[in-house]
This record gives sequence, C-alpha cells and structure tokens, in this order.
Amino acid sequence: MDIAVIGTGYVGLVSGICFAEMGNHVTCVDQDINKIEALQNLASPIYEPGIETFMERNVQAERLKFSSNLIEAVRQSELIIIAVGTPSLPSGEANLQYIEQAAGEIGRAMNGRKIVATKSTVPVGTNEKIRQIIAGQTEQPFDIVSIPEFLREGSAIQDTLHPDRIVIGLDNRELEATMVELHSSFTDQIFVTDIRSAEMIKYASNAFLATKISFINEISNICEKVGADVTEVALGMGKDPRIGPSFLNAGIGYGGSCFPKDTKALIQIAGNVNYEFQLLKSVVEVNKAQRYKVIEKLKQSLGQLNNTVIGIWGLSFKPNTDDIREAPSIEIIEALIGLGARLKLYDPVAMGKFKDSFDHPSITWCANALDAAANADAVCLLTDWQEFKEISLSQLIYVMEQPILIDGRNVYSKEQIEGAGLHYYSIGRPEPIPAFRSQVHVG
Ligand SMILES: NC(=O)C1=CN([C@@H]2O[C@H](COP(=O)(O)OP(=O)(O)OC[C@H]3O[C@@H](n4cnc5c(N)ncnc54)[C@H](O)[C@@H]3O)[C@@H](O)[C@H]2O)C=CC1
Ligand SMILES: O=C(O)[C@H]1O[C@H](OP(=O)(O)OP(=O)(O)OC[C@H]2O[C@@H](n3ccc(=O)[nH]c3=O)[C@H](O)[C@@H]2O)[C@H](O)[C@@H](O)[C@@H]1O
Repeated sequence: MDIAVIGTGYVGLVSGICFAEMGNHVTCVDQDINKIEALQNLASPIYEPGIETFMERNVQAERLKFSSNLIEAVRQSELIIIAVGTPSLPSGEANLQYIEQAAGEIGRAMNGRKIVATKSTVPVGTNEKIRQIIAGQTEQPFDIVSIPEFLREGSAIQDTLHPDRIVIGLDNRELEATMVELHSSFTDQIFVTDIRSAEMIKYASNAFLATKISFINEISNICEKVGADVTEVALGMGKDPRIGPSFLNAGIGYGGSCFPKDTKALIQIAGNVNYEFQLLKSVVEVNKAQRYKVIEKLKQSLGQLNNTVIGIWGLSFKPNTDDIREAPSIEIIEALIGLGARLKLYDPVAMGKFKDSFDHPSITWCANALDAAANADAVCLLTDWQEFKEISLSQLIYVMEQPILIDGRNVYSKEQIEGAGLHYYSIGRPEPIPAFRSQVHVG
C-alpha cells in the first residue's frame, strides 16, 4: 500500500519505518525542515536502539522516503496516517492545533478516495472533528479510522513489529478487511471496534498503567513504615495472573511525554461531561509527590543540603531514550538547586537535550557515572539505565566524599549492596545498613 505519515516524532517515524519494513511504500512528512534534512541523510532525530539500521535498509530498498511536501505525499498515497503531537494545554486538555492543521492540509491536498487514520492520542470525538475539517476542504470521498498507538520509547521498533494487540476503530465496515490485512503482518491480535471506543481505549490503557505505578508507589511508602520490601511484595502480587508482574516497579514515579499528559487529558475529558475522575486525580497527585522521596532520603542521610555535592545518575524519563519530557529528574534537580546543593550530572544519552533546556551555575556536566560520583556527598540514581546496574559499587567508596547512594529505581540487589560499604537508601525496601547522620562536607 502507498502510505503517507504526517509527523516524524516517535510514532510517525517508527510506524513509517515498520510499515515500510512490511513491504509498503511510505513517505514520512514533517513540517520541520531540519528534521526532514536529517532524515534524508539517514540521521534519526530520536534516540531509539537499532532505528538507523531499519531506516537505512528501507530507504535503500526504495520503500521509505522523507519529505516536507505534504501535498505530494497525500496525492501519492491511499492511506494517510496522522501522527502529529497532542501536547497538554495549561488546563491539562489536549492541544489539538497540530491535528486540526494537519487535517486541513490533508483535505486541501486530496485528489481521490483516501483513508485517513489517526495514530496520535486524541480525545473522544476528535476523529469526528477531523472528518468535518477534511470534508470542509474537499469534495473527494474519504474514510476516517482511529488506530491508537501503544509503542514505548526505547523499544519502539520491537513494540511496533511485535505488538500485543492492534486496535482499529472504524465506522465503515467495508474497510475492515483492508485495515486488518494491512496490520496482519504485525500480529493476529487485531481488535476492531467503533471509533469512539478506540479513542477511549488509548487513554484508558495509559491511565490504567499509570494507576498501577502510583498504586505500587503508595504500597512502597507503607512498606517503608511497616518494614516490608516492596520488590518482594510486587513479585508476590505479580504471580496472580489477574494482576500480572509488569508496571509494578516502585520508584520515583512515571514521567515522559505520554503518561503525565494523557492522565491529565482524561481527567479533563471526564470533567467536560461533568464526571470527576477521582481515582485518576489521586494517581497524578501520588506521582507528583513520589519524586520528592529522593530529596526526603537525602535530607534523612545528610541533614541539610546547602553546599553539599550531589551526583545525579540518569536524566531521561526512562532508560534507552534521550527523551527528557516530564522526566522526574527535572523537578528533583530544580528542588536540589533551590536547597543550595551543587550537582554533578551524568546520563548516557540525554545530557545534550537536558543541557539545551536546563542549565545552571550549580551544575557540573560529567563524562561518566564515576566522574559524577567523585567527591560527592551522595549519589542519586534517577533513571534505571543498564550501565548503572552493572557499575562496580565497591569502587564508589574510594571516589565519594561520603558513600551515600540513593537508588530512586530500586535497581540494586541486596547482594550487590552487601559488602560494598555504602549507606544505601532505596524506595520501599528496608535499609540494609541502619540510617546514619554524617558530617556535611563543605568544600
Ligand atoms: N512518544 C511516544 O512514545 C508515543 C506517542 N503517542 C502519541 O502520538 C502522538 C505523536 O507523539 P510523538 O511522536 O511523541 O510526537 P512529537 O511531538 O515528538 O512529533 C510530532 C511531529 O509532528 C510534526 N508536525 C506537527 N504538525 C505537523 C503538520 N501539520 N505537518 C507535518 N508535520 C507536523 C512536528 O514537527 C513533529 O516533528 C501524540 O499524540 C502522542 O501522545 C502514542 C504512543 C507513544
Ligand atoms: O502513549 C504513550 O506514549 C506510551 O506511553 C507509555 O510508554 P512510555 O512513556 O514510552 O514508557 P513506559 O515504559 O510506559 O514508562 C513510563 C514511565 O513509567 C515509569 N515506570 C514504568 C513501569 C514501572 O513499573 N514503574 C515506573 O515507574 C518509567 O520509569 C517511565 O518514567 C506506554 O507504556 C505505551 O504503551 C504508550 O504507547
């Protein structure tokens, strides 16, 4: 099939590449000319393991190209996929300006029958709006389909090539066979439903996953008070197939471009029909408070933080991505600077993006994890990158001023900690070494 994908963020780029991988002819379009130029030179604007190899292979096979010419791409295609951003407005509601703009441009470019599918996460009723906008621009016949996207950053290509399920919302049943066939090379778990339900499935799924995270984080806070170990609790709970083991990792809470935005948007969607989504409001509040556990534990171990030196391991909102949108690290770093701490930051891939959006005289940028720990009064692990899991902890006591490690993602096992000589604090687990108060290093 000839496909145009509008928007080359995570979703547009990765789905474009994967549709090409399955033998379709795909043109990925973006209004950002710099992004298109980079892509034409086979440089990915997003960090995603393995993406360049897939890109190169499909470009060379002439199944994939990049263009800033939306009109030409729409005219050459039978299926047009909208994958533009839907960021939060200050109210929490989804900002649909990019969706509306893209729909208008698609409508004006139409030269024959088309299928217009939306992969962006959009409030219920938005596909109807898209239909009206396009119909206002063209006499050409077209169909509207909702195909919400469930990929995760960091494993986006594998998630797209091997999804757990694909949801397709449509109202013209004649399209069902075509859409199912197009997606059948990815999985046979294809769920076809109406458009409004498909739109809601996306928000409900993200809200449910966020709920699981806030739930286990609250359990972790209770574990700390009653002397239980949240990692054991999560393992035990996860053995029940009705609960499942995933998304039960306690820590400093969720971040990223989607959970924070989509939970707020769903609260607004409910509010717009006079429904107060109390549970989800609490999920958001719990998540906000959870970030400050790191600071609480720093204060517990160091007393006051003014003039302390704190090493920070990890800036991205999760491993295997350079995305720092709504990363817990941002608020934690801002708060630490406010408390007078001096910070030594290190992340394997996200330092460039972080520095572009946030810099401060109290920050030193470090070349590696040990460098960030050198002469520090404490190190805080904020992102569970594999390289932090593999670090030799016994080396830390030789480079740090005070050997205090605050593990915001519970990445180290008891075995790794025992014998490392560290004062170790994690989330919702008993401290292996009794809490102590140390002298504050001022230097
Ligand atoms: N990032 C993720 O992991 C996931 C995102 N989603 C949803 O997918 C949507 C897209 O998200 P991202 O890929 O992160 O977006 P993004 O914001 O990173 O990228 C969107 C791209 O669309 C381009 N664009 C905007 N308007 C355009 C227009 N009229 N013509 C051409 N290009 C245009 C922008 O220049 C930008 O490059 C959002 O609704 C998001 O909630 C869904 C699942 C996963
Ligand atoms: O709509 C979206 O954009 C996407 O949002 C999430 O994907 P993503 O944000 O890439 O990352 P996740 O792996 O879900 O992690 C989100 C956040 O939750 C945190 N998390 C995750 C799992 C867990 O057990 N505990 C926990 O704190 C992570 O550290 C991260 O900050 C969903 O998992 C995807 O299915 C969805 O498509």
